[in-house]
Amino acid sequence: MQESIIISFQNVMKRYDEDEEPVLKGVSFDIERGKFYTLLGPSGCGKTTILRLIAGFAEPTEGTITMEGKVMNRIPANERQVNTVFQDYALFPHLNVFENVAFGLRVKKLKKPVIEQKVQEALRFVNLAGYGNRSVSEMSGGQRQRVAIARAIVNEPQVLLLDEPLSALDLKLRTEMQYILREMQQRLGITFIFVTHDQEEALAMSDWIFVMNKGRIEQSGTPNDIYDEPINRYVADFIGESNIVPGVMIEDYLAEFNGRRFECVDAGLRPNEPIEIVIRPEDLEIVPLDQGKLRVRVDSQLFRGVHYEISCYDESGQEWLVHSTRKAEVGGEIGLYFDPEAIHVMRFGETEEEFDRRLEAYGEVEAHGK
Ligand SMILES: Nc1ncnc2c1ncn2[C@@H]1O[C@H](COP(=O)(O)OP(=O)(O)OP(=O)(O)O)[C@@H](O)[C@H]1O
Repeated sequence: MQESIIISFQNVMKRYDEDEEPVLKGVSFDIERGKFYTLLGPSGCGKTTILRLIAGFAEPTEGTITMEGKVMNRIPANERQVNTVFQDYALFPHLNVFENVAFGLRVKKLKKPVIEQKVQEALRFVNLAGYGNRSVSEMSGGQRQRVAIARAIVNEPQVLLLDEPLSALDLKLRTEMQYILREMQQRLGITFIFVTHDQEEALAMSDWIFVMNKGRIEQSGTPNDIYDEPINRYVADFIGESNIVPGVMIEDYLAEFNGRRFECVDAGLRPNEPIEIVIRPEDLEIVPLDQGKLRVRVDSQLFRGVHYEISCYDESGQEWLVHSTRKAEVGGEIGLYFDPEAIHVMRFGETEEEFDRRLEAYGEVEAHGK
């Protein structure tokens, strides 16, 4: 076992109800110490179930969960070095801020001065020094969430699980809390496993993202990997907006779509293989008609503050979404230019394992100079 791995799932299956489909269908991953992980996916894909299995609130039906190399499948929650922060804060409304944070320490029967010192330290950490005597009912949503975080970190867990902790906050506060959480994780150096269905939040905060779909991990990687190299349409669609166009591989570095050939950099696909091409809206540049790789007619345009969101159609009826700081004329024709590097090619319906194998095999071919 690698020293740095703190949690490992091996082929974990979870079924709540015997006659229903499993909620997790064979999930495997490793969690390293001190990093910020995010489980990202739509409602019902099994994110919270993974947290419950880590916390010990549920047991796997099949497979193995290990923590620091020790099998944890049947170990109760109170024997795990894990704490959870929930979406609804789950604070005690009749206790003040100090007592909410002190709760776990009192259960552990620590001495009074130790509790006092640890609680004050945790409150300072979340920027709530001096708020100990406040009633939690007087606090704002963001402050309550910080109390909930202080209550979790005061126990000095090795792993902090955060189940959609920001979803009850308004947009501005949410963004502020994203910075605070990220910074807090880096200062504490403990492992965070964060659950969200918001892809922007996941991209902004994480070292590593697991994109989930119906009880499976569809793709895992750094935010850059997942944004720039989605392995299939599901991930590309879920992570930001994309233009996804069917096509066919002609040869290395050359793909065909909409009846035309375009240079691309993705490799390891064979000639004639059916592919899907992903071009992000911000990678399409508006240029004069004669300089464009595509010729499109502008259908609609929305001003989004930092850019215009422009919807266009080419002569084949394919829609192209463009994010541009330049304004276009609705109804007019424009050229669209993109770099070969901006085209990402996916094999139709490929799984993550197949994708990894393909790239590995391609790397070997390159290394042997063939
Ligand atoms: N205790 C339970 N008993 C039976 N079914 C459950 C239980 N908990 C969750 N489920 C079901 O398991 C599936 C996955 O739920 P889970 O909460 O893990 O998903 P999620 O991705 O976290 O979704 P959400 O964002 O809506 O919480 C859902 O269909 C849910 O109804």
